[in-house]
Formats: sequence, C-alpha cells, structure tokens
Amino acid sequence: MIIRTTQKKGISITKITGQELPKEVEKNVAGVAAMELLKNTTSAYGFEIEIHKKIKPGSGIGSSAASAAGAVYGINELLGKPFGLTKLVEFAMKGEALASGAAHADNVAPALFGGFTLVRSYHPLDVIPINTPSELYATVVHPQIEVKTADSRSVLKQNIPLKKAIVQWGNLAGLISGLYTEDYDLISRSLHDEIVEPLRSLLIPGFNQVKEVTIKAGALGCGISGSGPSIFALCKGLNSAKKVGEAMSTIYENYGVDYDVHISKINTKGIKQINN
Ligand SMILES: Nc1ncnc2c1ncn2[C@@H]1O[C@H](COP(=O)(O)OP(=O)(O)O)[C@@H](O)[C@H]1O
Ligand SMILES: N[C@@H](CCOP(=O)(O)O)C(=O)O
Repeated sequence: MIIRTTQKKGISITKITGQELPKEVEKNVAGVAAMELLKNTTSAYGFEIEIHKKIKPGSGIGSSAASAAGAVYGINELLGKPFGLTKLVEFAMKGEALASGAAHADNVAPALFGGFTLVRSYHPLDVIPINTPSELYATVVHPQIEVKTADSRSVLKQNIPLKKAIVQWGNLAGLISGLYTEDYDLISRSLHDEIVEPLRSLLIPGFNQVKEVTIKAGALGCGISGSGPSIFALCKGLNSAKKVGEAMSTIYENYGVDYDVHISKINTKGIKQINN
C-alpha cells in the first residue's frame, strides 16, 4: 500500500492492482477505515491511497484487515502518530464492519500489534498482546476459492451448550498459558475448536483430509484460519513447517484446486513502514 498526503482534504483511492476491488472510498475497507481516522482529527490535509493486493479477498487470512490496518497505520505515521495502536484498531474495525458485517478486531489487532493478540473486550476495546514462542511457525494453505466472512458467520449457531463452552474455555486458557510458557506440548493439546470448526469446515473442500495429513506430518495443531477457506497449522521449527506445507499441498493437488502455501515464523512486529 502507498499513501500520500494531498492538499485536498478527504480520502481518495487512486489505484488498485492485483484484485478487482472498488475504488469508491465508502465501498473499500481501506477507505472506510481511513475516513474513520480522519473524522477524529483536525488535519488540514487529505490522503490518497494506492492498494496493491497480493491476497485474494475472502481468504481467511485477513485480506480485508491488511488493507484497513495498513491505511490507518500509514495515515497515522504521516500525521506524526497522534493515535496509539488500540485507537488505530478501533478505526480499522470500521473497515472490517464493511467486509463482514461485524466490527471485529480479530485480524486488525494482530496486524497492527504483531504476534498473537487476545481481544479480551470490545466495550471498552481491550487488546492484550501475547508472548510468541521463539520456535513457532505457521503454515497456511489457501485454496483459491472465496468464502466471505459474512457467509461463514451466518452458518454459526447463536447458542453454545455449556458443556462445549467449558471444554473450549479450557483449551483457550491452555493455549494462552502454553504461548507464555513456550510449552509446545501444551499448545498442541489446546489447539482444538469444539464450537466453530465442525460447522464451518463443511464450507471448505478437503478440510478433514488436510487436517489428518497435517497432524501426521508433525504439526502441533491445525484448524480453520479466520473464517476459511484457508487452513492453518502451527509447527515447532522451520523443517516441521515445511513438511506440513508439503502434506497440505498433496491434498489440493489431488482435488485439482489451485492453492497457495504460506510458511512463516510468527511476525511479532506488525505492520512496518517502508519509505521510498
Ligand atoms: N481493500 C480490500 N481488501 C480486501 N477486501 C475488500 C477490500 N475492500 C472491500 N473488500 C471486500 O471485503 C470482502 C472480503 O473480506 P472478508 O470476507 O473478511 O475476507 P478476508 O478473509 O480475505 O478478509 C469482499 O467482499 C471484498 O470485496
Ligand atoms: N475471526 C472472525 C473473523 C474472520 O475474518 P477473516 O477475514 O479472517 O475470515 C471469524 O472467524 O468470524
């Protein structure tokens, strides 16, 4: 993303490459998030935004969040950093509301803070950055089909049986504890989703096979990335992450579905600015 200051007040989106997305400010998550930030300033300037997309929308790996968070981060830098990270998350959430119908911080918070983040509360917004174990890698397979967050939210049930909620609270607490203590076995034992995965996985071709081969290949755990269709695995060490990536690929090779595999150490720094 490239952001420039302009004499004309307001936001404009001047160029989009890589994907078909609207340039109208009110229809693009970057424009909506940027407008929300501007509403909270008395800036004498405006900003023009170029968006260069490398991820298909409806990915489950935060394509929309990347644009929303990038826009507010860049404008905040150009304004001399009047806002802290939590405030930027609030602005970027307005962009996510356009994409999915819900002003959630699940992707914009980690994009801005870096690493793992816990969104403890929305009223008020309370984002807690969580420790990242030093040997932790993520492997993500992104089958090139679009699953919109709004659609995969609509398949969820509004009520959760108490028994399932108790199991899930245990897993969540175990995961947070495992991340802080860098206990990879505990992370592995805690990576289970009793509530959302059984419903949403039906929207993802090959999900069960991917999960099976991924665990066999040595992943600590595997699940739906965001609202899908991407599937993530957490791994200890780069070699394990690569083996898991190969195992994931075999499934989509057999399905004949185009896919990308991304392997990365967990990025603990969040968005960074590059000056040209
Ligand atoms: N700058 C943008 N980047 C990505 N998606 C955008 C953008 N602006 C608007 N959208 C819309 O947001 C929706 C994708 O968001 P979402 O379903 O949450 O997928 P993802 O998991 O890839 O973020 C699509 O309808 C897309 O047209
Ligand atoms: N975590 C939320 C939002 C997911 O958004 P996405 O853009 O990553 O799909 C959810 O699971 O609904």
